[in-house]
Amino acid sequence: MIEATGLTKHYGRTVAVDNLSFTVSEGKVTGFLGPNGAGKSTTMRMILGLDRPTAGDVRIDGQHYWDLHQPLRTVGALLDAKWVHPNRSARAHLRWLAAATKLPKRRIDEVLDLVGLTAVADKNAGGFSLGMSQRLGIAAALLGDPKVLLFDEPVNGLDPEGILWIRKFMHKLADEGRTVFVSSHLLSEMAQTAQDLVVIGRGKLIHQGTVDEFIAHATESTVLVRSPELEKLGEYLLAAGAGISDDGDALRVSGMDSPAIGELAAARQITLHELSPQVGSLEQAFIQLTGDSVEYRTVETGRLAPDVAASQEERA
Ligand SMILES: Nc1ncnc2c1ncn2[C@@H]1O[C@H](COP(=O)(O)OP(=O)(O)OP(=O)(O)O)[C@@H](O)[C@H]1O
Repeated sequence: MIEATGLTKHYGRTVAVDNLSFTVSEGKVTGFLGPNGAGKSTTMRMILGLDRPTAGDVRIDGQHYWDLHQPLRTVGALLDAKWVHPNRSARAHLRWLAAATKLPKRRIDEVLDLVGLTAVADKNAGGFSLGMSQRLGIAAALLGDPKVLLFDEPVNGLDPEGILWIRKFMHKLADEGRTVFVSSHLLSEMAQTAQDLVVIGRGKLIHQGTVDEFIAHATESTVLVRSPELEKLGEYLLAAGAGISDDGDALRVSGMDSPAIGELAAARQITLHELSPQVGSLEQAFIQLTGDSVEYRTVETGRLAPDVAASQEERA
């Protein structure tokens, strides 16, 4: 289990991680989702004791990384797959790592087998494809048979086959009861890989919960409305608490569904020419959610009803 409490990291004036609290449970794949620059790598480095928090705290199974007796037996990480010496074979790399960290040699063949690299174990890692390098990085992370695993953007640049392999492998690790924490900037990828999500934007927590909850939240729909009395209708909608934005000769309405808009128009005897629910793309909605973690809806609607703003702030 990983527990972060009020975790904060400043680099000069840059607030990379801002008062972040979350929990990552064992037996599941938890996605760590946020756009580029959101603070994912910084958070992972703090979990691994590679960066000291400016404030707050993060613990692995109740302990700080630097207090762990044998860290690699507790937590394994894949941060950058390409750091292997290019003239070293996969086996030699793992042998060197095992010796440096006092892990048993017999584990080398086991992890090579686990990640499917046995056949190429004596070839120079410099000639490995990105997918093979990722496998070698995962083998290294597994050397100490740790209960907690961290992967930073493991599928970046991989072909579909490589992505599928990593996804299945993570599920296997989680099924063994391990804590698997994996970062990505792609919601579509995480939606297929993770059961739980920790979503951040600009270093702040936006959401912690199941993938389904987040997707329902992220794809919250708007309704496109056309009417010959658009201005009048807009005023009534705003008064009723909806958010509206101009969309050419139509209005885009948020915070109110089609039946409610139709009934409001009927009650005011306003003619409607169109009333169509719109569901945004998952990635678009995600970028919108994370781009501005508190007032993102004001960007879209221009005006935002106070109760909608309050509920969004609560959720953010
Ligand atoms: N060592 C550093 N010195 C100064 N600023 C840094 C340092 N490391 C990260 N930052 C800044 O902190 C913010 C968060 O960066 P971080 O790399 O943690 O984000 P990320 O979510 O992992 O993004 P990416 O996916 O692009 O790596 C960014 O604004 C980044 O420029």
